[in-house]
Amino acid sequence: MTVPQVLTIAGSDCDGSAGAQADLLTFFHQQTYGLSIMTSCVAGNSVGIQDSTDLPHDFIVNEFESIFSDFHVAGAKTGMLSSPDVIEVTRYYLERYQVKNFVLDPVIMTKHGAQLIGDKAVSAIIRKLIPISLCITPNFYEAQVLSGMTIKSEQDYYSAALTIQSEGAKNVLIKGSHDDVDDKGQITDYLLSEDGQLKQYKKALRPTTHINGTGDTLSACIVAEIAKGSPVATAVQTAEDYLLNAVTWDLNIGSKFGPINHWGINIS
Ligand SMILES: Nc1ncnc2c1ncn2[C@@H]1O[C@H](COP(=O)(O)OP(=O)(O)O)[C@@H](O)[C@H]1O
Ligand SMILES: Cc1ncc(COP(=O)(O)O)c(N)n1
Repeated sequence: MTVPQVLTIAGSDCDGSAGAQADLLTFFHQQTYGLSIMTSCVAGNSVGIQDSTDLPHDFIVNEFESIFSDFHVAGAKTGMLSSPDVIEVTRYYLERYQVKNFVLDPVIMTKHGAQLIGDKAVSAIIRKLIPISLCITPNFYEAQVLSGMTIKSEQDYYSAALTIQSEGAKNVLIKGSHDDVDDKGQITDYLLSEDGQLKQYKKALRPTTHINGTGDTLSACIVAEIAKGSPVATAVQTAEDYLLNAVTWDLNIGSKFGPINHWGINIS
């Protein structure tokens, strides 16, 4: 039996809710085989982050060698890459092994607007990774950083996506602000496709604190679906449905901001 092999290059989150752990759960659920290159390790839980450490550069290079010397990588995504060096080495291997199905989750700002990585890493993401990405998935805050624009209206989402596309990303999915809830209680994600079409994905904003790993999971589901052969817009729709169900059926895990439910879509 052959299944697509999909790679995440990301940080480890020891509570299993986000980072590479969320990606691997998603790859498994979407019936792809998950490979993972760890870049850093976070000691954290549903309450917050207690400690974190970056893995040594030589070790990360060895991880890339181990993966690419043996496996056929049908798609790859990145998560938290905290240094220009790790961004550089990621670019090198994705280019050398011609990984075309590359989904860039630019983990720069938390969903609450706090910056997670330094300015040099941000500029390395723009210079090295955006130009080779098939799809980039910034949240509302990251879209503003990457476009240098303030987003206040639907037209602004479109203009920011166009700017990010001009930096080299083929498809740009901006995850809309959770404050922009429409009169039906829905939030919107905006996809600017390679052909210039703008598509909106709307879903109910669920009143839950179990939201750790939402961004990781969305991008992991997109790359898994693309690796299976879906066009980008279809892969995004599958990921949107996965997410809506993952935040609808809360798991009673963690005392504050808990994990999402990767089986949620099987319940509905
Ligand atoms: N409470 C929620 N209700 C419905 N969808 C949500 C909720 N929280 C996150 N999502 C969805 O999860 C996906 C990830 O978005 P977001 O949480 O904004 O990203 P990030 O984790 O990168 O900040 C988006 O499609 C967003 O709409
Ligand atoms: C190691 C690591 N990488 C990424 C995230 C982002 O999580 P989210 O998907 O909730 O934005 C995280 N919390 N931890």
